[in-house]
Amino acid sequence: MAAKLLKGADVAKEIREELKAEVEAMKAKYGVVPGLVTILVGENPASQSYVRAKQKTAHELGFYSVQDNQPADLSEDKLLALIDKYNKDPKIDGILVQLPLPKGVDENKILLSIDPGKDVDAFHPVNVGKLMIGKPDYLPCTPAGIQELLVRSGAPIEGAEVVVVGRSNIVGKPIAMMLMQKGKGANATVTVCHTRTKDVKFHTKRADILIVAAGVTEYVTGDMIKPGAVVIDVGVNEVGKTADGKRILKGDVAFEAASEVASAITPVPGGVGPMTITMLMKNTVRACKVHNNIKD
Ligand SMILES: NC(=O)C1=CN([C@@H]2O[C@H](COP(=O)(O)OP(=O)(O)OC[C@H]3O[C@@H](n4cnc5c(N)ncnc54)[C@H](OP(=O)(O)O)[C@@H]3O)[C@@H](O)[C@H]2O)C=CC1
Ligand SMILES: Nc1nc(=O)c2c([nH]1)NC[C@@H]1CN(c3ccc(C(=O)N[C@@H](CCC(=O)O)C(=O)O)cc3)C=[N+]21
Ligand SMILES: [Mg+2]
Repeated sequence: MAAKLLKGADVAKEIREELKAEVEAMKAKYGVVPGLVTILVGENPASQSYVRAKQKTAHELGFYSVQDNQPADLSEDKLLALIDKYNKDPKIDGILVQLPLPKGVDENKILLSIDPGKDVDAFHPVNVGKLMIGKPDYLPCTPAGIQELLVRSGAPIEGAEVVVVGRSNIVGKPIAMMLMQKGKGANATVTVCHTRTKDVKFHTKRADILIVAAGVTEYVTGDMIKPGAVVIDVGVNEVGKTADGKRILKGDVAFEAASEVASAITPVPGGVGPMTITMLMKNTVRACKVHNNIKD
């Protein structure tokens, strides 16, 4: 039996259409549009392509959007000054500093310098802390996209055994935190695996919902999945290029084999990735409303 495909790309498109209408209404009624700046330091090709996708989406939704590219050798002080400029810029509602940053730049120090009210990635410790106590202003984009896909898949999350492979600050830790909270689309029992986990398969095999964010191509094989599980593949790994130069992407899950075992699974591409970008837009619309005291 083949698993149901959880098409993030389609869900993301629906949400973007709602956001677009919301932006048009804000513009007509209040004369404001959401402003987003994406700061990219250096020339990492994957980062360039993600940032381009974010800018393109912001543009489509009618945002004021700024793409700020900086050289790889930009000093930490100059980056801090740049962020300070956008913190003070009333046209900017959301600031995204694309990660990873070049070596020599203290990522923590940079994330701390972003105004938490403009932190549409929700990576600032204030926003991380608010998430942890169950009172978030902004949800981190990839975990928010995952949760939305899970809710729409119709799989029960409450009481479910959720296993997350990966404990990064941008995916593994926050999704684990969100799904263990008290509340709707949550109340799960969460286990987190990482490279020091003794027996990853022992855990993944027990998962009703398996979320994989390890960054290892096709790490999860069919035999690691419980029959009927819902599998969320966060991994985006470039495994080569097509003849015309397009990136060939694979996930952290061996898709074909997993589809034979799981009840539902996200494809790569077209699964979590497009949801991430759309949640960034959602956070930026929200930030704009807060900054302009718009209540509807
Ligand atoms: N679709 C989307 O929107 C997004 C996709 N991604 C993709 O998701 C993947 C993960 O990203 P990110 O969280 O930033 O990755 P990181 O490299 O920051 O973290 C990977 C995590 O996986 C764990 N891990 C790695 N190998 C194994 C293994 N063999 N067994 C068990 N655990 C392992 C690591 O453990 P340890 O801590 O012990 O090192 C670490 O916690 C990447 O492919 C990335 O491109 C990321 C963000 C958004
Ligand atoms: N400050 C910051 N915020 C981030 O949210 C952030 C980041 N840094 N650094 C890197 C990761 C990675 N990430 C992705 C977003 C979208 C896709 C995505 O849209 N993927 C498409 C394919 C894209 C393609 O074709 O190249 C898909 O899966 O269908 C992937 C990965 C956000 N990240
Ligand atoms: Mg990382």
